[in-house]
Amino acid sequence: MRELEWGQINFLHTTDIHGWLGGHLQEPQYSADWGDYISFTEHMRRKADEKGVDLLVIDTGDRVEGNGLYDGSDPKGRFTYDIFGQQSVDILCTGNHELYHADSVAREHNITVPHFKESYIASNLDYIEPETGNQIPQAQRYIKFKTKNLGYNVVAFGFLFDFDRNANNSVVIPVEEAMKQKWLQSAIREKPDLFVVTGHVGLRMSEFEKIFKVIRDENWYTPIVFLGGHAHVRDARKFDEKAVAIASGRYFETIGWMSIDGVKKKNKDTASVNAEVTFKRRYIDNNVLGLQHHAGVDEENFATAHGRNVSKMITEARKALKLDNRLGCSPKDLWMTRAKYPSDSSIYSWLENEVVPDTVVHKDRADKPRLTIVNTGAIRFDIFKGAFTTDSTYLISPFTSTFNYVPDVPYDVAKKVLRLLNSGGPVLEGALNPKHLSIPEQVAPSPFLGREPPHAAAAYLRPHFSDGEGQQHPLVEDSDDNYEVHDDEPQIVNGYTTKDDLGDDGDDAVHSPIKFYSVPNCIQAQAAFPEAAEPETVDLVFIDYVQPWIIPALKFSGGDYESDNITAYLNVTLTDVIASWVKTHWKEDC
Ligand SMILES: Nc1ccn([C@@H]2O[C@H](COP(=O)(O)O)[C@@H](O)[C@H]2O)c(=O)n1
Repeated sequence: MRELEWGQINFLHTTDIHGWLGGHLQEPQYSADWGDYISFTEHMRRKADEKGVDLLVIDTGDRVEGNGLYDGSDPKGRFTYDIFGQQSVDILCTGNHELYHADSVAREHNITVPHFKESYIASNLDYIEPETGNQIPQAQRYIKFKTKNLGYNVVAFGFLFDFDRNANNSVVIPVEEAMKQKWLQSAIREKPDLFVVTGHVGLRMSEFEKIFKVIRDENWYTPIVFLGGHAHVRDARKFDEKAVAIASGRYFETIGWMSIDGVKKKNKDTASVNAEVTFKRRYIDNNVLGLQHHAGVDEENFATAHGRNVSKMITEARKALKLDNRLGCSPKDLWMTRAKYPSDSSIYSWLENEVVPDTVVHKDRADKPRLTIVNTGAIRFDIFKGAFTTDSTYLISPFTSTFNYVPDVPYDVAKKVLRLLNSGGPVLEGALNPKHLSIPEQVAPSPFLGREPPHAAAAYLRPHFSDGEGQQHPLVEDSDDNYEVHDDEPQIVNGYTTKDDLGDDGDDAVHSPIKFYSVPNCIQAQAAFPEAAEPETVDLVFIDYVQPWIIPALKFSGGDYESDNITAYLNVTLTDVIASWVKTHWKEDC
């Protein structure tokens, strides 16, 4: 176990929780719940006080969509806002998932923002008030505060990347535009001891670079800590010797730890000095044993009264939502990126060959040949062998997108669409770059993605993949094939083996690496095709998230279509489709 290294100012960071406040019920190494995290932070705050240093608890958005605890209630989040709100959070901001739907934008405005009045920041996000139509900041643009124990002056921001699929009761101000606004120009001249830039922004996206440059131009020596997210990865990026960013994974698998030392207090009368600053980071696997270890508390004394109460709230909510209701039993594991696509172990091959052809069918057009396109980003999690529950349907695909289509498209035209969506090219650029249809890890990838280091101990229990002829390649290299497993050495479980700008020692637990295979932007299911020859025309069906790409792709493929040619095909979600398929095909007991 690698220890947490404390500094003068320390951060605990969550991001992209996507409703997983109940932890991972099928993966013990990520099984701590939000109540356990509350107990942990209580111990860590006490530790900080004992050491005379500071601790800040941060969340950088995408708290919603992706787990039955949020998506399984009506209205969505009936239990999760209250559960999340039990944590004392020092700085939080909004993610893109809070903004896809007008009702979740409003819930954020009416529940989370007032609950975290002092700590919620919306540096580039506005809300449109329904009563007046007025455009107002979703929350304060930035905050200034003095840290509790060491009395450092901090200026903190909370940004969202330049997201453009937000509901129309919200306005995302592009980061470049926000940089020119008066409030920001005065905030960067506040001369704090430390800037904290939180943001729902991937570390390898351009937004943090822009913010870094603007702050740094005005503050040559002031340390800047960035806490980001969105890409669902563990990562750290160094902007310069005094500016480092951390991203803390996804789905409450990871609690990020960042500490900073060497922060100098500014004296109003003297210019700031060029002192050495050090940053340390750790990615904590979110399980109770690890949390007890880092908090230095034994099992008996770990759960605090508040933490225990929140765990109880979660259990009761899951029960009320009947999330453990079994729909069927999966006969095997199906992977998003741990298996090649196409292959028998790929969740995408399963969807393409079995689920979609069978279930995405309009009863009046069932005999028409059809191609059905689904973006790979619509799938959010793996399926594990065993019980498949109501909760599983939301873990795999929580979105409310339904299916639309263009009828009777010449097959010669329709068959080119998938290739375009998967290869991009000059027709599909900028906001229409089809990489945005893919999984978060691939949109603005870390240069280290899939190049996690083969740790000395990492060869044990290595997942085995056969070397087929598919076009996918593992992104984790096999560099220690001759490693022998010895009986007397500890067993290491599969998990993150992160490499980032600060090195390869970020994970708190040493794991055996998991292979990562890249996936295409979209997959396509084919159904009702004639046996003898190619069809003349097909229905081009697609999940509606892909709609902005369909007409441009059809045009480039030689089809003269406009948006008017698109109509509703089936008013069901991928969640519904998967649930109904599982109920009829996975009936065996487990
Ligand atoms: N209705 C939706 C919303 C999003 N997606 C996919 O998710 C990706 C974004 O995920 P983050 O968690 O990183 O925000 C996006 O690129 C889409 O691929 C979707 O399919 N449907």
